[in-house]
Amino acid sequence: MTQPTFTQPLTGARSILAPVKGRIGGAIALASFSAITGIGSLLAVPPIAAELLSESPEPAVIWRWLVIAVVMVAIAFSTRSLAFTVSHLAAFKLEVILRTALTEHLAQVPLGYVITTGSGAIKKLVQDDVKSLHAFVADSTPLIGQAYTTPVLSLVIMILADWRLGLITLAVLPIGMIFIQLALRDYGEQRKAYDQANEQINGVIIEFVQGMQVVRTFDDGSSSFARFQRSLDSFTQTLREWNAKTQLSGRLGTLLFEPLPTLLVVSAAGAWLMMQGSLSFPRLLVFLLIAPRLCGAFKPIFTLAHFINQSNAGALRIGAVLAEPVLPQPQHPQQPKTAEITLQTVTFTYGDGRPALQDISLHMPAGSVTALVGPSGAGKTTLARLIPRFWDVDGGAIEIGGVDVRQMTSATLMSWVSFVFQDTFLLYDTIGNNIKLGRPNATDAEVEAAARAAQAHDFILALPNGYDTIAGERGTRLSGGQRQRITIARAILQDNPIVVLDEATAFADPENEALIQDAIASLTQGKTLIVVAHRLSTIMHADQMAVLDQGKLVELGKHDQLLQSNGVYTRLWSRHQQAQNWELSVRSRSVLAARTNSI
Ligand SMILES: Nc1ncnc2c1ncn2[C@@H]1O[C@H](COP(=O)(O)OP(=O)(O)OP(=O)(O)O)[C@@H](O)[C@H]1O
Repeated sequence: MTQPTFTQPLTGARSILAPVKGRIGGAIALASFSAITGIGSLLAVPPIAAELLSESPEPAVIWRWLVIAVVMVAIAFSTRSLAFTVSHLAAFKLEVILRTALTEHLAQVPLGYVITTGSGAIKKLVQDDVKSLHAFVADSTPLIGQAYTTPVLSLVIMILADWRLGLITLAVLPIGMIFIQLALRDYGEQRKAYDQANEQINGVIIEFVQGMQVVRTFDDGSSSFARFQRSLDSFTQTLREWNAKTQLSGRLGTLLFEPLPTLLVVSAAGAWLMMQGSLSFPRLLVFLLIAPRLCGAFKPIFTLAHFINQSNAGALRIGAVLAEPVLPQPQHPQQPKTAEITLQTVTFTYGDGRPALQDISLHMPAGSVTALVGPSGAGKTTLARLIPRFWDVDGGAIEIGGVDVRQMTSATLMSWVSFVFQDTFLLYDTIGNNIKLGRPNATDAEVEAAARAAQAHDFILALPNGYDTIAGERGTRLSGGQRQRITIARAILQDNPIVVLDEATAFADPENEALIQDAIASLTQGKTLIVVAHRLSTIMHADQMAVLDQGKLVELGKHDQLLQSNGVYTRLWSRHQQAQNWELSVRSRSVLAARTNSI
């Protein structure tokens, strides 16, 4: 596979395009050559006119110029199409290089970075930003060659043909430029306002669609629709203001870059000079043929500026991801001997500078169950994610079997720690292969045994193609609880000595919950288990509860001991019990209501 060759820090389109700069240069050179020969072919016309206007036209001379014109046109066309072939090849090569570099890099950065960035943003980067750079290289780079060569060459030719008429022709352009500049004044601010309004409207649309289920429960959608309407109004207002400011000058500017105004000026001034006897018709013909080219050549420059800005923004985003430091790998990797976990004065801070965990010291013996409990935002998930090295600690150390997790290769760590988180992920592949992800060389019998232990075998068999059913395909909608049991089966098959479990709360209908609890019991038997507990009743029998509050370990002990200490855990427990009572009373009320209705 092609290796990315970025030799400089990636600070924009120029550095991102560096690996294909040779091909881009080739495409630009070919397109410039095509522009030169295209203009050259036009220059064969005035000598033909001169010959035709002479007293005794020589057919041989006319034919010779005609042949030259045809050959030049043929060269112009073929080099132009060659330029596009080269630019498309460069674009494909760049796409492969960028996608490879991004996926290889994303596989090495801390998993936490990937989670925090979000799959939507990563998809946008790997798909859309790369695609927009592809489109820029493929379609715009030859135009750059053309857009700059044509005006320069046209100018030189016109000045050489007749400097007076050349200057008169040129006079139209600065006037057009002034109008364009007027239209573009405050472009940055206007663009920002437009982007903000656009972003707001996008957000509201997403909220409107995603939250429809919730919104409709509370109103008929009219209040969220009103929010959408307000954003739409503000968006149209921004557009209207922008348009009003730039409409006249923009139109006049672009009009002056149309061939017609220049042709009119050239014709009038040229006719006057001819009447003065200081300009020949063939020379005027040079202007009539070249001037429209000169004007037409400026237009793509304005469009190109927009493309360059857009691809530069995408390139900056790609560069920022590629500059993200990778998870350091040890020079002398070590293997842990036991599955005990020790946290030594662990401190960790997310990017915002506020410590999420402070000075946490905790020992989890091999084969024990430790429940991480605490109020929302206390740091439970963060702590659980530091064990499989989603991020590296900022202070202190996390050790498995006496070895700092930073001294293990990622492969070693992953062979010691399994994690089952709430946001389950299934590949677009068969259910069997999704389970096998835990151990790719497992036999079908082992996969089935894992699925049985995870309470997943029965519902898998009921699917249209059993274990060969593609997860996520139309018609195979798996419930959250079923998806979670598949990921538990995956972890059972992996059979790692340590399991980190973010207890599910989302799919807690009684039947699913009981099945998930059974599945978890099979997964965690004889393992060192760290469980992020949201429902205290499920982890009452844990060997130890580590109670976190505002990033600190405030209590440690068994359920009964902690209840006696009358601290944070006691408060959490009484709140949990209140919630359970409330849940019970709601359930019994709905059962009662159902019974009453059926009578
Ligand atoms: N990716 C992130 N970037 C920045 N801050 C984060 C990130 N994830 C969590 N935090 C912050 O770190 C703190 C601890 O969060 P964490 O999710 O670990 O708490 P928790 O105890 O698991 O909460 P919950 O029970 O609500 O899931 C919170 O203040 C949270 O806002």
